[in-house]
Order: sequence, then C-alpha cells, then structure tokens
Amino acid sequence: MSDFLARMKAQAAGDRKTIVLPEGEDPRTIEAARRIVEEGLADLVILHNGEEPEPVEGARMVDPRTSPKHEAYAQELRRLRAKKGMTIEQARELVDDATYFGTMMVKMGDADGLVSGACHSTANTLRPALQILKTAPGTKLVSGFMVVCVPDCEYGDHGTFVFSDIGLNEYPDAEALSEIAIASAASWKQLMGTEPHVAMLSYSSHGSANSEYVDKVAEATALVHAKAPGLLCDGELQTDAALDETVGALKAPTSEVAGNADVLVFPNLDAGNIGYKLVQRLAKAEAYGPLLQGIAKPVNDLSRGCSATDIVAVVAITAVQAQLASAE
Ligand SMILES: CC(C)(COP(=O)(O)OP(=O)(O)OC[C@H]1O[C@@H](n2cnc3c(N)ncnc32)[C@H](O)[C@@H]1OP(=O)(O)O)[C@@H](O)C(=O)NCCC(=O)NCCS
Ligand SMILES: CC(=O)OP(=O)(O)O
Repeated sequence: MSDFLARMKAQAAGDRKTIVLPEGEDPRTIEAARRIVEEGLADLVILHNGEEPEPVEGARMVDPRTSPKHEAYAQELRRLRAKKGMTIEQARELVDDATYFGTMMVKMGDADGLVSGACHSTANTLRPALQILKTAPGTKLVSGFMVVCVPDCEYGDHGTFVFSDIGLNEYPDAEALSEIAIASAASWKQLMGTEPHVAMLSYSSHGSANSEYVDKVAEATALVHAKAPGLLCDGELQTDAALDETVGALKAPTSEVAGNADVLVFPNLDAGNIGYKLVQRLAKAEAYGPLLQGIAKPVNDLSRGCSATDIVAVVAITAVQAQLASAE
C-alpha cells in the first residue's frame, strides 16, 4: 500500500463520514463494503435496485423504491429541475434509480459523499451529480483526476502524481484547460499538503513543435499564470521533460517545473484516459478515481475495471474530502 493510501485511511478512520454506495448489485462493492466496515473507514449506506444483496454487517441496505425518503427526494428533485421542465412523475421515476437516489442523499445531507462507477459508465455516474449538486462556489467547470502512485519511482513526489482530466471534459479549449490545471493544483494541495508542480503536457516542449494543438496548451499555461500567479505551472512540456531532470534541463532549461512535475495536465481526455491506464497497467501503479474536482459535494467515480481494493481506497479518499469540506 502506498504512503498516500495509508494516510487517507488513517485520516478517514479518525472521523467517520457516511458514504453511499449505489451499486449493491456489484460483488466488488459488497466485498469492499465488508473491508471498509472492518477497517472502520466510513459508515456505509448500500443501495440496490433489485434482489437484496448479501447483507454486510454494520452497513445499511436501502432499496430506493421502498425507502420512506423516496417521495421527499422526488419532490426536491422536481423543485431543483423545475426550470428544466421536470415533472413530479419524471422525478419519481429518476429517484427509483440508485445513482439519482444516492445523489439526492448527498444533496439532502443524509450522506456525506457518494462513490459509484464499478458497473456504471462515467456519464451515468456523473450526470446526476452535475445536474443536482452542481459546481462548488467560485467554480465553473467540474473535471476528473486520478491519484496515481507508481511503485519504486523516483519521479513526481516519490512516484505519486495527479493526472487530469482523465474522466470528463473531452476536448477542453485553452480556457477550460487552464481551469482544469488550477483545480488540479488545488486537489494536489488538499490531498498531499505540499505545493504542486503543474506540467501542461503536449507533444512539444517550449515551442519545439508548431500547431494549433501546441498553441492551445501554451495559451492555457499563460491563462494559468494570469489567473494564479503564485502557482508553479509550466508548459507546453513533453512528458519526459516534465518528469526527468536531465531531459527537462535539455528541452526546457528555463523551466521551474521541468524535471519536478507531480501534477500532469493532459491536453484532452483521449490522452489523459489512455495515459493513466497505461501507467496503471504497465507500471502496476495504484490509480484512484476518477475523483471529481469543482463539484459542490464529494462524489467520486470508479473505472469499471476497478478492484474491491480500489473501491475501498476511493471511499477513504471521499471520506477525507467530506471531512475537509465540513471543516471549511
Ligand atoms: C460528464 C458528461 C456525461 C456530461 O455530459 P451530458 O450528460 O451530455 O450532460 P449535459 O451536457 O446535458 O449536462 C448535464 C448537466 O451537467 C452540467 N455539466 C456538464 N459538464 C459539466 C462540467 N464539466 N462542469 C460543470 N457542469 C457540467 C451541464 O451544465 C448540465 O447542467 P444542467 O442540466 O443543470 O443544465 C459528459 O461530459 C461526458 O460524457 N464526458 C465523458 C465521460 C467519459 O466517457 N469518460 C471516459 C471514462 S472516465
Ligand atoms: C475512468 C474510466 O476510464 O472509467 P471506465 O474504465 O469505467 O470507462
């Protein structure tokens, strides 16, 4: 287990939060729930839409369709989405769905956070959160990051990185990319407690190639400098220049980030999603997320390729995010 995860688990156990898991039909979720209860990481509510799963001692099992909260959640959902033309009948039908019901639990303060995505696509997991919880104050864009912990690695912070956006925004323009970079830096600071070194990744380093794609990353970097002047952020940089001191000194000699990057901002979702999965599988790295940044309350996604161990980890991280949010 990485030092990062050990720290998250210890912190989660120190002040238990209530986390909702809407995928009671998924065996990995049930296995993870048993371990979470055993390790005392969170109080759990497990939702299911069909046959009741095997009970998990110490966790609450709820079928949204028969829950006494169903009507209140439907009424509130209709109120929240009235401008979008939602009727009470539509709201009742949506609240039958475990992901919508779980998101309403978080909205109404009946849970502190939600983790889902082991057997649902990212779009299905995140749409209710985007529609119901909305962005955090002062934020325009929600994006997704992965905490990646590479074993026996001298790069980043002893092999620990934030990769973003790996889950949500498909082809961000320069403005959106700058928001993703600033949010990723804040996520690093929140979870790691140290100053981030943000690399805006490209196939070019400091003008070694020319194209509209390179220009977009350079423009996003300039926007970050304008919006967050104290932040250590540089681009455009190739991944080898961002990570390795020798290559960084060669390709981007004036850069304060080259050779030291720990927050890797990818130019689009193709690159980010492919990149994290390569590192996770080929380097046998721990990869936790997609974790959401910029959302009003803690909701986090999983890859459908996750293990029970990954779910335990994301629940611990979600609980820590909930602690930090309640301390604000
Ligand atoms: C996340 C995603 C589902 C949202 O798209 P969508 O379902 O088409 O949603 P819409 O554009 O209709 O937006 C739904 C709501 O979310 C909001 N929203 C969408 N993306 C947002 C973002 N990045 N930040 C903040 N709000 C966002 C919209 O403003 C809208 O709010 P409203 O209904 O109150 O007006 C979409 O961006 C997506 O599919 N991304 C790729 C996910 C993926 O496949 N990832 C790969 C695996 S990790
Ligand atoms: C994050 C991600 O890629 O999710 P999935 O593997 O479920 O598509």
